[in-house]
Amino acid sequence: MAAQKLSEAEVIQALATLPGWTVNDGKLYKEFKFNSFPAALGWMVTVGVHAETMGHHPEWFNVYSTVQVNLATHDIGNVISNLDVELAKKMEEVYSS
Ligand SMILES: C[C@H](O)[C@H](O)[C@H]1CNC2=NC(N)=NC(=O)C2=N1
Repeated sequence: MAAQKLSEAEVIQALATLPGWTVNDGKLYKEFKFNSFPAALGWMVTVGVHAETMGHHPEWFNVYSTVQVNLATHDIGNVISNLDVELAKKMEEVYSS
């Protein structure tokens, strides 16, 4: 699916469906907390497989049981696109499963 830049209103609308997500430095941002390093790593692996299938990949930073995520789309100038929202939703789905 082609990446489409979202308008500010569309981003605000998307945030309403994404608990804990904010816009930080022009990217969708959330800090995920887990009970352990294996739990964090397992989530990253599952999300990573989905990201590869989508052809859309997160920026993320892991320290022990915390993963900080930034989502933006570099192909269209590092802005927030529909694919970032889709990936954020997938992250939530895996996190709550
Ligand atoms: C060719 C390849 O599909 C593109 O470079 C994809 C890969 N993953 C990507 N991930 C993100 N976050 N943004 C992109 O623009 C992007 N582009």
